[in-house]
Amino acid sequence: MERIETDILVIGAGSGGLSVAAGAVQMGARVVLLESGRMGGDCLNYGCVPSKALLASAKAAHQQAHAAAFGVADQAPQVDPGAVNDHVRDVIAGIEPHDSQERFEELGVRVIREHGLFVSASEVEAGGHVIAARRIVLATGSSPLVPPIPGLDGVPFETNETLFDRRERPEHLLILGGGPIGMEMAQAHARLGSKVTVIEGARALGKDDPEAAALVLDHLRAEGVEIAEGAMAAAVRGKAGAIEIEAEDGRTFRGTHLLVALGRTPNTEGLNLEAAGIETTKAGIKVDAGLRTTNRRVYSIGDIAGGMQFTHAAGYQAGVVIRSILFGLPSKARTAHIPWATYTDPELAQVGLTEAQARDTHGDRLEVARFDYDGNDRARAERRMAGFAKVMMVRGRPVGVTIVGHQAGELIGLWSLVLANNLKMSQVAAMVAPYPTMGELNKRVAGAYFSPRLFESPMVKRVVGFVQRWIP
Ligand SMILES: Cc1cc2nc3c(=O)[nH]c(=O)nc-3n(C[C@H](O)[C@H](O)[C@H](O)COP(=O)(O)OP(=O)(O)OC[C@H]3O[C@@H](n4cnc5c(N)ncnc54)[C@H](O)[C@@H]3O)c2cc1C
Ligand SMILES: NC(=O)c1ccc[n+]([C@@H]2O[C@H](COP(=O)([O-])OP(=O)(O)OC[C@H]3O[C@@H](n4cnc5c(N)ncnc54)[C@H](O)[C@@H]3O)[C@@H](O)[C@H]2O)c1
Repeated sequence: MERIETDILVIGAGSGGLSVAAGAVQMGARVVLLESGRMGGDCLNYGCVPSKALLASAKAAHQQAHAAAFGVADQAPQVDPGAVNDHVRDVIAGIEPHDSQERFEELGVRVIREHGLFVSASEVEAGGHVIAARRIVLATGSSPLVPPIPGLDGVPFETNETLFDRRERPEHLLILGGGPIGMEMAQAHARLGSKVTVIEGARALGKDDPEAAALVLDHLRAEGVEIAEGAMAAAVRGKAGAIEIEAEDGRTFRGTHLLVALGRTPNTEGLNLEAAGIETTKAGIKVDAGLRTTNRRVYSIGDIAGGMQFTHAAGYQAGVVIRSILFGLPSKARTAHIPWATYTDPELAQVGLTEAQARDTHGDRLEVARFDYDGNDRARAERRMAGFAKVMMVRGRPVGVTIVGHQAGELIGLWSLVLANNLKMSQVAAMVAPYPTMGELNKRVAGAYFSPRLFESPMVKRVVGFVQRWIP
């Protein structure tokens, strides 16, 4: 057994762990990194990257079939599922070197490709090594949740860990769960030629603003995706090629293939957390505001920490723990400025409070400014007029923003800046966006807030009248 002493041990080389390892080693700390699976974790191998690559193929097919409005003849796309998979693999391969063992070793990180488990409060065993670390960062991520629905274990099904290896088109894909994974994959598969049925127990895209979610669902339905809401799966039957799902209310759905997208479960198993006095909750590792676990030497970030489960959230949390570990500075993880986006077409993006949450929190003090996509000239040129941006404000300061429509995920970034720095709407109004861009929407929604104050104010009219009488 080799004994290694280090400043920081990172367990898990995914979005969170890699960010900590790269940041800490480049600032002079000794870092050991453990990874039992593929470098890059879920996002690169089974999550964000392959799903967005697949959506890009789907978009290419859709555009080919819907070009007539631009004066270019529609063409039925000839989709080659094997070539689509080659594209997905090629996109992953292009990003892989950035997350690779070689790159991290060049940076000075000791990378050990083994499963880690705690043997004491400050020691972890991995393969033939015992690593004693002053600080440990637990970033082991999450796995697909497969609930014990009767019959599910008797039929073949895909999860995000197997879906992106497929090289054939499923004829009729049933998707259990209408969250972001379910809806992104529903549209991708439908546009690539599969029939798709989403079976959702509550409301599809239920974590988002209902009006914005409805706009996305309307588009997906118009493209042929069947979305059954309020359909809690109670039983699964059948065999490969003929799968049947029965909902609690008796509705049944039949298809040839099944994707389970029912949420995530934290990777807490097999870590021997008890040996280190690390407590868990249902959502994952129990952490305080500074992302410290119940063992003060150990921090936890990313999906396993049970908060917002996004790559950029894990990256942000990495910065918080680096500050605390390397500089001993008090550091708290905030969530109000962390956006999320669902990359359906149209996209759906949120930062801070939704309108309903803002009303609950702020009551009558809440003001909502809204601007619709059809007032944006670029959206008109691109024929992408469906959508809106709405900004929830309290005393002129945004507390939440919802954007649904073309490029909503790009447009939300500005509002993270606004919320991170507690900026006022007047500061957004001061920005000048190039014409004609989708980015003008962000300025126009600020304009929608100020226009009534300027154009409908008797006081402003009186002042202007007065000045006009007196200036030569
Ligand atoms: C289909 C899908 C699409 C997604 N799309 C997006 C998106 O568009 N945008 C976005 O922001 N987020 C997206 N996400 C979420 C994103 O992938 C996760 O939030 C992110 O990967 C979490 O990073 P992490 O570091 O916590 O975990 P991971 O990236 O999963 O990394 C954890 C790593 O730890 C390793 N590990 C586990 N246990 C041990 C152990 N005991 N010892 C050693 N190693 C261990 C695992 O092998 C894994 O590599 C998506 C997720 C899915 C499933
Ligand atoms: N664009 C992105 O950023 C992106 C994309 C994909 C995934 N992700 C991350 O991955 C996480 C997991 O995504 P997800 O879509 O698997 O989970 P989710 O928890 O968001 O959605 C799961 C859905 O399944 C439904 N459900 C639960 N049990 C059911 C049953 N028995 N029958 C029918 N429906 C049932 C729930 O009501 C819920 O709507 C997300 O929360 C997000 O953090 C992010």
